[in-house]
Amino acid sequence: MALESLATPPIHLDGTTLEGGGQLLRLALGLSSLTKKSINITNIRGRRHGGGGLKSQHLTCVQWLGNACNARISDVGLKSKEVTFVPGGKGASTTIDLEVGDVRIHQSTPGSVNLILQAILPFLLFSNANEKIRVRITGGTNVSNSPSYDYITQVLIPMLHLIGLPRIEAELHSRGWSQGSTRLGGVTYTITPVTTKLPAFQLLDRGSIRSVKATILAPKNTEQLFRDELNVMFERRESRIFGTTSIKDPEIDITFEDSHHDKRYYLLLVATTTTGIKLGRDWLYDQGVRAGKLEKIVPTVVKKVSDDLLAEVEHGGCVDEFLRDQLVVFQALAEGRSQVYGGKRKDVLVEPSLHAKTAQWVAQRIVGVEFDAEGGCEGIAFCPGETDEDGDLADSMVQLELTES
Ligand SMILES: Nc1ncnc2c1ncn2[C@@H]1O[C@H](COP(=O)(O)OP(=O)(O)OP(=O)(O)O)[C@@H](O)[C@H]1O
Repeated sequence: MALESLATPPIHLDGTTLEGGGQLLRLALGLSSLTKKSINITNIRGRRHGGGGLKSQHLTCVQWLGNACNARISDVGLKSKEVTFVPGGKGASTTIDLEVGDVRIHQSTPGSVNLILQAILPFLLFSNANEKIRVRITGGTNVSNSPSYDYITQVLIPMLHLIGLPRIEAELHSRGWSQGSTRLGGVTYTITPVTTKLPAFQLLDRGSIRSVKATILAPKNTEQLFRDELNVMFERRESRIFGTTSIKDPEIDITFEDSHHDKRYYLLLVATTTTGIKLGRDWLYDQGVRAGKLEKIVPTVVKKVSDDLLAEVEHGGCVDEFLRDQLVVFQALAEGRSQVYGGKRKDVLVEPSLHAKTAQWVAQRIVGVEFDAEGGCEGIAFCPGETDEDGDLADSMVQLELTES
């Protein structure tokens, strides 16, 4: 697509900025689809090894959101390093109405289901559809460096509900893995779109940790070892996790599911506080699994994940590192000043991660919001279905089904 043919030049985003990965692209597409501001992203995933460009998961997001908002999209394919995305204008032709309610997004590789959800969720929540939307996504449910299905259901979904969004329902059809032999899985998320602006939210009061849930997915013959290691860890670290005075008899819950593969080890620890906050840390083990080293894997996984959770607990903030970047888009869209306290280490505020800084930068570039050092931001009071300054949002919220073969 020739850029010269556009009446207003698109907002340019350099894909090497800050984290320079796929999240920059997903968030930019989501905000562009909602606000109908055209964007042009160059050097896509410019900070990633292997030359960057679109991988299958990212291309699926471009295509699906493009269809959903009737965007004109420059020629893109796998490995493309540039995209221009021009959301549809008033009267753009549409095929399937959002109210149909069923969306299927198929990937033929175990690209993360939940990174696709990350890209399309703001659009679906603020779509102005008046019925629930069921989104069935095929791909990986447990993929390294992305939110797992377990993190989404135990941390993201309850936290989105806590900030005032309708509860999302999740149904796991089967697990899809990036470890062991790669395997496709599937999840259906049922999303209830909001009907009004999202009021500003305050996540400032962490409260005390009242329970911790451990979710283990691993080969069946490691169950007892995992349970023993976790029990020892909880005993040793009880006072650091739960504090010494506040909570009597803290709850600890351990669940185990067979991962059906001797190379699939996953552990998620989620701490729940007295104010309903969820802090999660996990690891899908991604090191070598060799005979003679097997007995080291379980203690290594338990140590790493519990160290990471302790670090989240001890900063006293209301979000873990990952949730912080995933809430940025909702702060940007909310009405009024939303604050998210990220905690302190040695009396100094915990800096947002590079992913969180990237999300803040994208939101600033596309919708003009500014984040302060305390994690506060005055949102744009986005109203579902409301027209933007060009006057034509609602007309484009209709094309929904894209099934990649
Ligand atoms: N263990 C985890 N738990 C929860 N969320 C996670 C976890 N690891 C990564 N994430 C989230 O997944 C997203 C990853 O973004 P990133 O840009 O790295 O994505 P990507 O599409 O895999 O890109 P790339 O292949 O370019 O790295 C971020 O929003 C980050 O918070």
